[in-house]
Amino acid sequence: MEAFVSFQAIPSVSRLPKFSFLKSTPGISSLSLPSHSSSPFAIRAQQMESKDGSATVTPISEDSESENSLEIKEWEVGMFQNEVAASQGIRIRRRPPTGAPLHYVGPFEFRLQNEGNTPRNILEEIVWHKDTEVSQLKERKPLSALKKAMENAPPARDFVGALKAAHLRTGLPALIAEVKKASPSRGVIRENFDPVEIARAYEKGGAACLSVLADEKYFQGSFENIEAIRNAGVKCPLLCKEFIIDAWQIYYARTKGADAILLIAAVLPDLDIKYMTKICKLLGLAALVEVHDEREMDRVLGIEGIELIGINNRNLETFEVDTSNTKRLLEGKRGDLIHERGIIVVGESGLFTPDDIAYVQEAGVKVVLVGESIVKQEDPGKGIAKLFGKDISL
Ligand SMILES: O=C(O)c1ccccc1NCC(=O)[C@H](O)[C@H](O)COP(=O)(O)O
Repeated sequence: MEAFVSFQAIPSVSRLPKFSFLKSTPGISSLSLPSHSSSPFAIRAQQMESKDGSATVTPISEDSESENSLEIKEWEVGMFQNEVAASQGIRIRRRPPTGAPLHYVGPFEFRLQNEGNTPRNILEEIVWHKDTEVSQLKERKPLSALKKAMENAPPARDFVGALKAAHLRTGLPALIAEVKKASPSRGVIRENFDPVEIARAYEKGGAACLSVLADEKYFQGSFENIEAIRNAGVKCPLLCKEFIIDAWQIYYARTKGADAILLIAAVLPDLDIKYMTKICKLLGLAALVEVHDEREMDRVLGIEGIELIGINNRNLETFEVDTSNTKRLLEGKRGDLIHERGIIVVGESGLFTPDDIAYVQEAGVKVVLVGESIVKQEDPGKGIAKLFGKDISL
């Protein structure tokens, strides 16, 4: 199967310079710019500011000219990504708003958009870190290498099918049990952390699918944990719980044996979600698209072909958990639309008791994603029975 897609669509912002490929656009690994770009921002000279504030313009060589244009184009693309995202109500910026490169001679307004380099919240910090991490990983393992590795990956399993079957079997929300060692809000949740042992206990306890944290820095997870669980013969399909900002990560997840990935609407503009869900379809992966509020829910409902929507009760900016978020987002027309389209809703975060499960089920969820309350039990399998108030493995 030819699983690689080339990215065609670029957000149509009137001021967007016309590039052949954009390096920072999802899935694009090479930047190809005409050497004498007709872009309105084409740079023909290096502009430096002298001590007295006057500008000096020095001619630059062909080589440094193309290096400079590359740096400037990347910066411009970053600015436009933030601009497109902001126009959709996305507050998370993809990377720090560094000032324009010194030699930038583009519109003045862009040079003014530097708000400082401090992330505004934990999600933004994670995303900025991820941006650097993924760029480095991509250099070590380009897409062509992932394509080869994918040939040896175990086949993708039916994540959505497993959830539907479990819900039908028990009449309760199907469980995606999270293999989670630590989190920014809780610190270390489980000291003696053996991902395979936990995965086996979850499977035995009746979980339909597992969610495995891949992020190392903030959650002490890893892609290797996904691989180890898959290779250990655990049958529950696996969600790669990662902060995806680049299509490269989806291919990487597949090479490690993932069956599903997470797309966070608070981070990804609509076009990225559309593009990434298409890639998932090609690779046989399910996409769980996560929302936190009405605005994100409406954006996601505006995208065709979404099968799984996760409502996160945790505000990823403040860490506050409120299960009534699930209820609020499923009320009225939104709930009707979701029902008509047969979209499966996953209630996520902050679920600790049978009452919590009953509350979100009543609100309309058919699946729950649970980490802390079960992973911290000595036997996480028994933790599942405690959470549901009964043994759901039977
Ligand atoms: O859990 C966090 O502290 C966190 C912080 C920032 C971004 C994401 C975060 N968690 C991811 C999740 O959504 C949860 O791991 C998942 O829903 C399970 O939640 P819980 O049952 O409350 O452990």
